[in-house]
Amino acid sequence: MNIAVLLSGGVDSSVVVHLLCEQGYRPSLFYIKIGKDDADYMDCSAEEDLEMASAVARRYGLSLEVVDLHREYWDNVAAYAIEKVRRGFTPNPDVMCNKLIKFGCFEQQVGKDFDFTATGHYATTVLRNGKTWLGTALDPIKDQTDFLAQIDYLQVSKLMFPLGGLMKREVRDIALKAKLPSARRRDSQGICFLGKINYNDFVRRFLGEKEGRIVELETGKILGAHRGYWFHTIGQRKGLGLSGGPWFVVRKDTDENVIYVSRGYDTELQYGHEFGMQDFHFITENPWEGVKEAIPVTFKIRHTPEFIRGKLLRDETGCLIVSEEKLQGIAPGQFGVVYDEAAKLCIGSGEIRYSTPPNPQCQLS
Ligand SMILES: Nc1ncnc2c1ncn2[C@@H]1O[C@H](COP(=O)(O)OP(=O)(O)OP(=O)(O)O)[C@@H](O)[C@H]1O
Repeated sequence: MNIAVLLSGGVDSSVVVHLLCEQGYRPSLFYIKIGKDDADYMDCSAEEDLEMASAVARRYGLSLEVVDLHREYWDNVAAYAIEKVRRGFTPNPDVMCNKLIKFGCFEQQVGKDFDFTATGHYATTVLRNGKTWLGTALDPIKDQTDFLAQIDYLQVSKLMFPLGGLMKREVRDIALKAKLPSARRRDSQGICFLGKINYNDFVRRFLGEKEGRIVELETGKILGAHRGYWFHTIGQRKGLGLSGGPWFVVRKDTDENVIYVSRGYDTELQYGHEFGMQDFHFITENPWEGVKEAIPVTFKIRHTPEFIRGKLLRDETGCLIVSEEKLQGIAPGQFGVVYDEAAKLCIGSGEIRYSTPPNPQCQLS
């Protein structure tokens, strides 16, 4: 069996190489280069990543190839992220990077010549009714299926996630015992390149700064100033520079460049119970084809370990989730990721389109 491994130089994908070699495979290793060497918002971790990846390849006597997907990344993922931010939405570049780059362009250029592509993502593949489904990982804290929820059937059926049945500490133990060069490297924060750079610097470079007002939603009182609505996201608490909080961003007026905030953990204004999703995408297939009633599911609206219980409904405009508990910071642009009731299978995802927070008492100007 011909296996391509996506090797980042981090501990997870290094352990993937180790495990596959232990099982007798001789995978080919690929490092994807995305950043430009001279970009000022780059940090130097990419160089270190490649050095680590090379050390792992040497250690196992395997070939390592660098695949330059810089152009593809900027034309697709970065352009998508900037466009969403410009329109006041909260993009999810990690989701798009998986769909379009790691399992998109890479597959078209390289992966197509292999039987499987293996990565260090915390996820599983599950065979059910003769089809491959995306399954959640054993380690709920590390589960990354929400980042994979836009991949399609061809992609999921060619993927291998050798770490899906392991806890993160077990992975680290394996790396330490095997004395892998990357064994002590710290975990990366985001999956994709945009997660490794200073996000505000990146956004500033493309959208600049434009001062606007920060207004208390309930009273209309001006509390301070911000440097552009694109630096802020619904549900955000930190980085507002306001005293007497906690303050949360609950609404954005992109035409007027106004950020509306609300104070306190218990304010109803920062919560919603339902949200709609557009262009809902099923990874394998729609397991509820023909079902008219509300479907009990679990779901996530951001990268957290908890799966929230709710009901999935369909209407003429798309899918709607009604949650059993109140949801903080429903951010349009992010993905609503839907799982089966037992949170074992990741069924698919759709972009959050709107939320229905309670109406504020005051009239918004
Ligand atoms: N630059 C890259 N080149 C090749 N593969 C990559 C690259 N970045 C990430 N990957 C693949 O995507 C997987 C998930 O990426 P993520 O950034 O979440 O890393 P991680 O969970 O910290 O894993 P690792 O410890 O391997 O970096 C990695 O395990 C690896 O297989």
